[in-house]
Amino acid sequence: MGGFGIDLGTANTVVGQPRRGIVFDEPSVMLAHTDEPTVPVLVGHEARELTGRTPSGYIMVRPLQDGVVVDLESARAFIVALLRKVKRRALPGRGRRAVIGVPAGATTLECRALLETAHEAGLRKVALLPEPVAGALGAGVDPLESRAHLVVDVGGGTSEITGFCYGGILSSRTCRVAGDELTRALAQYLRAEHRLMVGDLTAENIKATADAVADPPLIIEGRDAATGRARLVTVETDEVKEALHTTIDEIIQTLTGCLEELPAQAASDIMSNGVLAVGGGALMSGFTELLEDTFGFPVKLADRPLTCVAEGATIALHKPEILAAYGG
Ligand SMILES: Nc1ncnc2c1ncn2[C@@H]1O[C@H](COP(=O)(O)OP(=O)(O)OP(=O)(O)O)[C@@H](O)[C@H]1O
Repeated sequence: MGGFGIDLGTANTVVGQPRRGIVFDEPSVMLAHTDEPTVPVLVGHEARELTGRTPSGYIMVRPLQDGVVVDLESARAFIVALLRKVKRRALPGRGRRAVIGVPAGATTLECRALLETAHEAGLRKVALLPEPVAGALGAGVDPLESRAHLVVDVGGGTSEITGFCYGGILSSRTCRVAGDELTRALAQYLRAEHRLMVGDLTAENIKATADAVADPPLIIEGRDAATGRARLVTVETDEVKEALHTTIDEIIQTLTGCLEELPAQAASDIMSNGVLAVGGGALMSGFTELLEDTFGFPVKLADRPLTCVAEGATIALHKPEILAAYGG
């Protein structure tokens, strides 16, 4: 049986196939000539390598913003290019069915734009599934059971908190800050407090390294903001926390808003069973513990937070009852 489960994310795009697992997992970015921005020269990892060192005559194109298509032409070109890569790697001439994850808060227009883009890229019989539901399914949750579930999805561009049960959404809140904003906040902090300029890739590495190294200070290399000369600075992990706290507070407020909208019985399900955290931003060191301390319920990080949406979309290819319940 063929078909694709696709998570078209602001930061990363992941594609799964039944029985093959994940066949594409790369940044949602392409490099194009300035005068032909919808004709990709490089896609995914290869394009991202040139972030912060893009030669003149080229531009870096991100076809998605906040999890939705912002430019139909470049999104279509991106999907065509990724399908070509997937085909080379794994697809033995199978059908072109697809289930694509879409933010729970996407408007009808945004959903229509995504469907249109997918069709134009050559996919047939495309169904959309809310990303939090797909993520939960990929993490082993049955979204049709009557017990309520709450998913906290911290992606690259958006954080989305969604409660659902028995095939229906109970409440959903979105804020436009997530992993990429955490990266920006860190870069801004280094510039303001240490007069150090770092590129996007360096700031992102620091964010991920702060995970692994809990206590020792980090040695960060960048350029002096005044002289432009290379410089090393030492940054305590507490400073990383301080740099990120405004952004994390916004995610906490969004979660609070979503909890307040839940019906009483559903809220009590969440209080006793806890919430599921998905998305790369949820990998931030101490993030799930912070939510547990703030709200007092257990927070489980999905086993594969970066790929569970695509995994769930792939499972849904053969679960018509889930597609019918959550919007098809
Ligand atoms: N180990 C890590 N520690 C902290 N952040 C991480 C880690 N790994 C990935 N991230 C962050 O996760 C984010 C990308 O997550 P993900 O791939 O789930 O987003 P996306 O699905 O593309 O975005 P969106 O849901 O907004 O469309 C990036 O901001 C990245 O920096």
